[in-house]
Amino acid sequence: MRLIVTGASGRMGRELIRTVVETDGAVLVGAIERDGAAEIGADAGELAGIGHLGVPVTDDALPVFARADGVIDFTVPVATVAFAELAAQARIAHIVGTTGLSEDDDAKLAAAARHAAVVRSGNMSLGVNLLAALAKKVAAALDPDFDIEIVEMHHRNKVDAPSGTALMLGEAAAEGREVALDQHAVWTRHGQTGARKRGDIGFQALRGGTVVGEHTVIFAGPHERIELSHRAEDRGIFSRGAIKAVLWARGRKPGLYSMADVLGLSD
Ligand SMILES: NC(=O)C1=CN([C@@H]2O[C@H](COP(=O)(O)OP(=O)(O)OC[C@H]3O[C@@H](n4cnc5c(N)ncnc54)[C@H](OP(=O)(O)O)[C@@H]3O)[C@@H](O)[C@H]2O)C=CC1
Ligand SMILES: O=C(O)C1=N[C@H](C(=O)O)C[C@H](O)C1
Repeated sequence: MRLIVTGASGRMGRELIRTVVETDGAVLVGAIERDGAAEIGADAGELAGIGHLGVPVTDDALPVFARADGVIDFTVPVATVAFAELAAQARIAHIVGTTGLSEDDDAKLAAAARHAAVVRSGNMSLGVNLLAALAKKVAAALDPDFDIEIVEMHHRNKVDAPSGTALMLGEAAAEGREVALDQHAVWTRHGQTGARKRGDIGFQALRGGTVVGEHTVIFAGPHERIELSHRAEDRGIFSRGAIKAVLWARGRKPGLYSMADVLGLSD
């Protein structure tokens, strides 16, 4: 499968280049960076620390999309929306790892998914997708006497909060409780907040150092507490999930899919 990696010089971009090259049946045909990035013209393999691949990093996406079967995209929301349009025009699979998309961006992604298979997840790892399935089950089993709090920690360079994963876990818990997350989410607390409301789903985002990604869903009940946690130790868990997704999406009918669909964890 002929693949493009966008955001080629980013933390995930470099990881993805390495993973594509080591995957049987996948070949890197394009590496895209933003207009004017310092890495334009550099060799993608050298950028990823695996030696020369003969794939220069480019900011000219159109010709690259024309010769690919899939694009793996971990960039920024504005770029992801633009790549979604290109992938839809080229009718190629689009794997979206980018987080921090607005409702308007989500609508544009859904529109693109009418023409191509789009797999989108705030976290492409097997572990977190299992964690989400467990959080949904536990939330369904417990009544709202158990307060749900979601705590995440990431490296100091992360630009969005709460993380896409925390949102995904919040959605899973809300689904388990059969409520809408936006009606129960508490995004931050400061000052005289008043007592916690029954049924709130709270979020806390910590930032610091080089933490790859840590998430805990806490169910705090009367005199007992359940905690479900995942700790990412290496970005390879995300890139291997993304490759699994793009191979799965090849030839699939247009639509917006999740990692749970790819991993067979959907209800
Ligand atoms: N779903 C998942 O499993 C995971 C998701 N993520 C998400 O992936 C995204 C990227 O994370 P990370 O790699 O750490 O971030 P980085 O900032 O390291 O990488 C993003 C890259 O995208 C580039 N970029 C920006 N605009 C464009 C554009 N228009 N065209 C092409 N490239 C562009 C950036 O370039 P420049 O810096 O020059 O602007 C940068 O190189 C984040 O949203 C993060 O939350 C991360 C890990 C796992
Ligand atoms: O920005 C990151 O680094 C990560 N982003 C994703 C998120 O927002 O949840 C996934 C992972 O936790 C790393």
